[in-house]
Amino acid sequence: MSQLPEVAANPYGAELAAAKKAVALAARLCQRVQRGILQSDVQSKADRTPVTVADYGSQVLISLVLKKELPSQSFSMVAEEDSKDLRKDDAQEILEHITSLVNETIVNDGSYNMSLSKEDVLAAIDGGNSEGGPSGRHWILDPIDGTKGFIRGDQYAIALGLLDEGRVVLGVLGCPNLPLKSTNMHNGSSSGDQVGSFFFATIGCGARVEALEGSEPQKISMCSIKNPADASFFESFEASHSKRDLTSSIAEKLGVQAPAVRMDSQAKYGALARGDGAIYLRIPHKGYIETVWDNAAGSIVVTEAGGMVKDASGNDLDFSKGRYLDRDRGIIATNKYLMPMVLKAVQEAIKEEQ
Ligand SMILES: Nc1ncnc2c1ncn2[C@@H]1O[C@H](COP(=O)(O)O)[C@@H](OP(=O)(O)O)[C@H]1O
Ligand SMILES: [Mg+2]
Ligand SMILES: [Mg+2]
Ligand SMILES: [Mg+2]
Repeated sequence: MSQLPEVAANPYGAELAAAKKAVALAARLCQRVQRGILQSDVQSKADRTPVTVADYGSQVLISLVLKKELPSQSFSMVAEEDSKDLRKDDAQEILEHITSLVNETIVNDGSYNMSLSKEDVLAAIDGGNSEGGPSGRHWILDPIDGTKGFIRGDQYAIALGLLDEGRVVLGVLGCPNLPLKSTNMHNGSSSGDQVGSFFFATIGCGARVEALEGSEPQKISMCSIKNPADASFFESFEASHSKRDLTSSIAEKLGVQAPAVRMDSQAKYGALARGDGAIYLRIPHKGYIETVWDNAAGSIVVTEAGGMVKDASGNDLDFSKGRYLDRDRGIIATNKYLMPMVLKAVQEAIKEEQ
């Protein structure tokens, strides 16, 4: 991996290199499985097995690569998946499948000379069972974020963050289906039609994007729109993940003209960070509590690109409380000019709803 001056001088440079390597390898496994799903007939598309295999496989590879690349560091990871279901008698075929997929991905990559047993796979998955918290270092992993998008053949992300003494200090987002070229000319990128965006950020060092297949990293920044009428906003593709009556009333209050851009996964945070849109509204239905792995990597990519990420009350997100975020009333990401207006509109809309 090329040592850019900013990476060499980066206090989390070694962790960043390891995290990028881990996410890139997991992305290869996910891409292979997604191609298989899309080629299969309709009947097996409705079967959840392929996505399950990819979720677990991605988590195994990431936990493995981080341990291999950072052998002297103690390892703690808060990850979405656990091995409980895979330990059941009727899951042995799936476990076999995951094990061969992981081993084939390792062989094709060629960086490591090893072969995992089914027990190794289960142990690697359970490497993600940490509770996180305010002290020490914890990796935060969503091995496939946007599972529903993954099945549809749409956007998904492999999202890896690092928490250090309660703060997110690093984030890597692999977005295999997100075009590298910004859909907005704000950042003036001209990378042709290449698909696969790889976002990464470390605290105090800015946010960057490169091609998932490898290219010169480019620094990214949020759009600098000051008038909400010129803004466009992102929200979940899945209606069940977002209160659309609330987001449309917020957009109306702000005078937003453009229709909502609906996209699965933390690819939204990446797209926002490079200026593809101006606002991301994540307002779940009442009672839903956000997990840390759905937001950690994405939020540092946005803040390092000069953006802000707040909850509906205007507080910073607190990733130090364990596996869940402490809030249940929404997440707002936008630039510093728009944040006060967006927060005001969000709070008014929530109040009117009650
Ligand atoms: N009812 C709900 N409300 C809000 N988010 C939900 C939800 N059900 C699931 N999610 C989360 O939303 C994530 C996807 O976000 P998005 O809507 O931005 O694509 C899912 O991640 P996974 O796909 O990793 O399970 C899941 O954790
Ligand atoms: Mg997720
Ligand atoms: Mg997931
Ligand atoms: Mg999930």
